[in-house]
Amino acid sequence: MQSTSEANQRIARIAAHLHPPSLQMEENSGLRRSMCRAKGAAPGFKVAILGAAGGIGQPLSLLMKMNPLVSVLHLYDVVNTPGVTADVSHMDTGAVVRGFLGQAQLDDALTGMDLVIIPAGVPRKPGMTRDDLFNINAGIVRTLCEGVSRCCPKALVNLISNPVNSTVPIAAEVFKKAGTYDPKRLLGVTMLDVVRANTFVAEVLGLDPREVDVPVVGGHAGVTILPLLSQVKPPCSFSPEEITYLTNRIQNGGTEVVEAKAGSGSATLSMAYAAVKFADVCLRGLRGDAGIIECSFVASQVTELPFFATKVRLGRNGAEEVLPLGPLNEFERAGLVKAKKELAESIQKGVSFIKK
Ligand SMILES: NC(=O)c1ccc[n+]([C@@H]2O[C@H](COP(=O)([O-])OP(=O)(O)OC[C@H]3O[C@@H](n4cnc5c(N)ncnc54)[C@H](O)[C@@H]3O)[C@@H](O)[C@H]2O)c1
Ligand SMILES: O=C(O)C[C@H](O)C(=O)O
Repeated sequence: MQSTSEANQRIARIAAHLHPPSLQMEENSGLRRSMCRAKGAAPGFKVAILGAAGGIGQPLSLLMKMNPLVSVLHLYDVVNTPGVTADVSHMDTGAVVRGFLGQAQLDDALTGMDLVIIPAGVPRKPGMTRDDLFNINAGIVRTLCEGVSRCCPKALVNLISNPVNSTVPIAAEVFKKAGTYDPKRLLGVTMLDVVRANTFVAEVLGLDPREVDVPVVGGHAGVTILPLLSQVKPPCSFSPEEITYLTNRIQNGGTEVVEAKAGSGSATLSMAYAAVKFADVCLRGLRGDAGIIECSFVASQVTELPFFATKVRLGRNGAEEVLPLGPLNEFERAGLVKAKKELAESIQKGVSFIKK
């Protein structure tokens, strides 16, 4: 008769054969996952988070595990994914969670994904601009996007890593080089600017922020963040002082958090909230829901620049329509000129990083 330890060894050998190495970290001692009666993931979307162990990545993983549209959640990072995966996987929500650690497991993390969310990379410290992150984050984004091209070229990509104004053009060039570029599927995440704008405008107007909708266009850094206060819903008017206050506060919201965190990083919790809000509209678009509109930094013909953030209509293929700016007042037209000047340089810097 077979001893218990022989039987366990046999089960372990079978499990190792059935699962690629990246999945073995979900196998604990005792009753193995492969022996459980679960039939696999329920219908839904497969989502990967790259940079899942970071300040944004951890709460983002938690919130995506709660999203009923997600059936499979892959958590990838170069450190600490076993712990984050074990922790998040105990939540009694539908998504099946799998962890992947280090570059050798990047391809397993990405294969078959419908949506890839990328918050990997270093954050700012006080005194830094987002562009100061370029030297480190550009290479990280390139490597991860090469993985997307290899393993899930049809996936939507939500790019969070800063400087977004340059990392989105970097991703586009990587995809072009690999022959997999679909401009509709690459979306720079500027949702936090909208979330902040809704909050600050609601404070000024004495409204519930959930009732407020502020379009924020341009890009995601300083003067490139251009709130269109003339297009706020519900329709309202502001004094010149309110316009100056709100525009400055929205443009400097990131710096406000960086300074308050005093060296320990930048926005993580509000960013995870914003990232999930944006991922959710992308998934609802993929599902075929109609009339889904959000702001995002995408390939665009709205201005002469190749990338620009405006409202986009999300559908089964990603950003299916890039909506026009709408009527701007004089203050916003002046802001647009400044935004475009800085954006043009940041975009070019990203493109040259891959083309050089
Ligand atoms: N778009 C936005 O609105 C917005 C808002 C906030 C922060 N950010 C940016 O998001 C990025 C992450 O911020 P954070 O606070 O989570 O930083 P963090 O340092 O806490 O986490 C980053 C994570 O990325 C991981 N990482 C590093 N290199 C990697 C690689 N090659 N592959 C996979 N993972 C890798 C790290 O191990 C870490 O876990 C920063 O660039 C930050 O500026 C953007
Ligand atoms: O400000 C930062 O560096 C992080 C992020 O871009 C933000 O807007 O909070």
